[in-house]
Amino acid sequence: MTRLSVNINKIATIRNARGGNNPNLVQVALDCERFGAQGITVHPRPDERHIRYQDVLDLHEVVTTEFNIEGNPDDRFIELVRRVKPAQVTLVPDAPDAITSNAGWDTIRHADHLRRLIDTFKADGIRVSIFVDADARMVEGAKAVGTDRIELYTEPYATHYPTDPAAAVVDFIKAAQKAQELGLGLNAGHDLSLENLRFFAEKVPSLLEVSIGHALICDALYFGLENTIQMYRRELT
Ligand SMILES: CC(=O)[C@@H](O)C(O)COP(=O)(O)O
Ligand SMILES: NCC(=O)COP(=O)(O)O
Repeated sequence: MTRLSVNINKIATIRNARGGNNPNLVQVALDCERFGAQGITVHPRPDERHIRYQDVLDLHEVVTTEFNIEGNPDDRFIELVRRVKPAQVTLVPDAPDAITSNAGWDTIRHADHLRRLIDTFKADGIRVSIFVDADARMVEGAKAVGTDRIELYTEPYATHYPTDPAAAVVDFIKAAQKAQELGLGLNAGHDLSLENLRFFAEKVPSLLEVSIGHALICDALYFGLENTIQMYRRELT
């Protein structure tokens, strides 16, 4: 069964719009768990445009499901993750000014850097996942640097799904098979939605976890957070 981790970045975006504490991010995380989320994902960015570094510390105190911290491993991020020791850290190579994550690691070019980081986090007892494109060479590179899991960057799948679902998922199936062959755990995320999730989860083998934020929070505006989380969970069964 594929587990659902709810990314709450967008809740922080709404909160930050007015400078107060409405919605209360910690309460929303607790409610997501109560409504069926099997993990909470946050992606603190250097400009703290949504998740603030203090939020990560506050969430760490209360989250009882899998806490997954995603981000570009700059010094401040590394220090934060090592302090919090979440269940999982997901390393993402995004530029500080990127609107959102837009590519996976080149696991061959950045092998030494990744190996050092992964060794550090693993020595702290933190499971490591690295964000990669659906490319068998990058998956092999990920294995070589010692990560526990990879997270497949699913935006290309989501973009092509409406026109040709079968073609859209082909590279993801191949990358997943490669991960399986190499003994790497498999996560996926970015732009997954109620429209495209079931097909992805049915076709891609050994998918352990999806992290979903943007579409899920948008759906919650119409269906409510509790219904929406249940609807996403149903797509994964
Ligand atoms: C790593 C990843 O895939 C991102 O989707 C993510 O965590 C979302 O970040 P934003 O909410 O800042 O767009
Ligand atoms: N790792 C992907 C994630 O956490 C959420 O991505 P999105 O659903 O906001 O695109």
